[in-house]
Amino acid sequence: MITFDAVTKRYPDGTVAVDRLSLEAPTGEITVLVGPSGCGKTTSLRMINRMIDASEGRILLDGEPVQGIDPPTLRRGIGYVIQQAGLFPHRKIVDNIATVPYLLGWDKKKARVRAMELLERVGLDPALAGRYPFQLSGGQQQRVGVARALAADPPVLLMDEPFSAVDPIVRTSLQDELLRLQAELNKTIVFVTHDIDEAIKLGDRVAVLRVGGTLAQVADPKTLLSEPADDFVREFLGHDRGIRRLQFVSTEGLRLRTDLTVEEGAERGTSESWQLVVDAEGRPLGWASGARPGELEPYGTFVPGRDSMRSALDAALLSPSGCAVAVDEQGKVVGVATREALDQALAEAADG
Ligand SMILES: Nc1ncnc2c1ncn2[C@@H]1O[C@H](COP(=O)(O)OP(=O)(O)OP(=O)(O)O)[C@@H](O)[C@H]1O
Repeated sequence: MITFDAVTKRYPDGTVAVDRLSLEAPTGEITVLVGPSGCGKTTSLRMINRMIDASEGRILLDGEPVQGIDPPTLRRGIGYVIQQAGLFPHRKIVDNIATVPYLLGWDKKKARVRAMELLERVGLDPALAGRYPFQLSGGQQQRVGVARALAADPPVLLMDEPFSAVDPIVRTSLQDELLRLQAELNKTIVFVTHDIDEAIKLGDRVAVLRVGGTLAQVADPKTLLSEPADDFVREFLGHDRGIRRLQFVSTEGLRLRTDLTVEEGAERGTSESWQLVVDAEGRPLGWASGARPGELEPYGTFVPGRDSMRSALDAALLSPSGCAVAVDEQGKVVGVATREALDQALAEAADG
């Protein structure tokens, strides 16, 4: 666990970048530092591996003050990933990833085997190993940056806006990849971002900092969205806080109707109400209404229990029927959540 104990950083020109910060980043979890530009996120992160030294207070790594550990020893156990990956331009990808193992004096062959293993682990084609960084896309370079930080299997990973230089689609896939990796690796990760959506998606805990380097609130994402500590946090979370909260509301108990589906080719009747047409395997084909015979209208799906109420609501909004189609992991229909059922679940979520 990483502990900030009343840590202050005052730069030589008098700027107080971090002001009596007390915070814990528990072992095996992702702690996100988020806040507006200049609130001291990077400074806080760099004090952990002593790229910057604290002016006052202590930072403890599993109870031991980092100030007492010499920086090379300290950094051996701490991977560091930065924006735009920061790869060495004249080294091949495989050698970039093996940087730390080489520094640690690993046998060259062993280091390269490890690098190849990591290349695959972060979702990259092993054929990229012999290329140079400029021959990779921004997203690929960022993955290499993550692989490089993981090379010596450090228990701690510091990530400073690692995904902010790539486009939103690549960014989403990098975030998903990080969560997948973390589920396997259980590193202690401190992640800096200015993007609250990224913080909420990735963080087990989210620390919101304000300019002047003080802590506004630290909480799990769900609590942050439902109980912002003050106006600053509320404003920082943005206006669609209510909708985003729904991503933490389960669809487990959502009432589903099974009498609204009809197999393709079966008699549909002329009723004006909506019926969901499914194929012989039970997969959805579209919504049909007696008012528009022969036409199939779009639908949206969610997997009950796995997907959140936000997904269920989104699925309902995608369809003119206003109902969300519940499917299993194989995409077969298990039922339909009507507006009434969704309303009831939303009312319960608002109460709870
Ligand atoms: N070497 C330095 N000397 C003086 N002031 C500095 C120095 N480095 C950073 N600062 C100041 O400290 C404050 C915090 O900077 P820091 O880079 O930690 O913020 P940040 O939250 O990471 O910002 P951003 O999101 O813009 O990267 C800012 O006011 C910055 O101008």
